[in-house]
Amino acid sequence: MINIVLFGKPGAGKGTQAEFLKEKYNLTHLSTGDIFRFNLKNDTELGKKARVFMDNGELVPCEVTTAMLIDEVKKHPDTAGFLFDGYPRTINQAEALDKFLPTIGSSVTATIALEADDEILVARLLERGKTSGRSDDQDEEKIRVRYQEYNEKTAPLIGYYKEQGKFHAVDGIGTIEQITERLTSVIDNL
Ligand SMILES: Nc1ncnc2c1ncn2[C@@H]1O[C@H](COP(=O)(O)OP(=O)(O)O)[C@@H](O)[C@H]1O
Repeated sequence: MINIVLFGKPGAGKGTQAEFLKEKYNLTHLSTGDIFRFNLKNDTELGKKARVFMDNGELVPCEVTTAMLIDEVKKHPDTAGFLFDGYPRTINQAEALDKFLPTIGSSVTATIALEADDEILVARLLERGKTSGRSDDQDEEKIRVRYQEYNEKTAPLIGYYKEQGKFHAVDGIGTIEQITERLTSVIDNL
């Protein structure tokens, strides 16, 4: 089983690249953002728990997110592997994943970060907000909160995975195809 964690700031292109990678490597794509948005739209119990945090650009509490993620993983017992997109986003979540995966005989294979400058990313998000209908992409204030959340809570994961020798970074600026190429060359060399 191969488990890839796609890592990057909001707007870095994780979702776009995940679409290509899941096909190429036959992986199950789990985007916590997409799962939350689905639950919000359908006004489920989970959606109700997540809404205020998401609306403010804050992270949803770890216990809620981790329980959801584990449920999703368990729905795919026969998969060739997972492409985690948007999870883990905190050290607590990374530890939870490192505890859970061995219970299904697996582990994180590698973490790959898509890197880009904040200025470019904020511009991308605002552009996406015009068409995606995502309210968290339309408001510069909310975007700023998401970056603050990233810097405080998610950035420490870089050190966490480096210590495990599992951290890889690719330049996230270029055409979609160029970036896919960079990611596949990392994965093919794992
Ligand atoms: N692993 C997570 N832990 C906590 N909250 C999460 C997680 N993944 C997604 N969320 C919530 O969903 C929102 C949107 O997620 P996502 O689409 O991945 O955002 P972005 O485009 O900002 O990377 C986040 O701002 C956060 O509120």
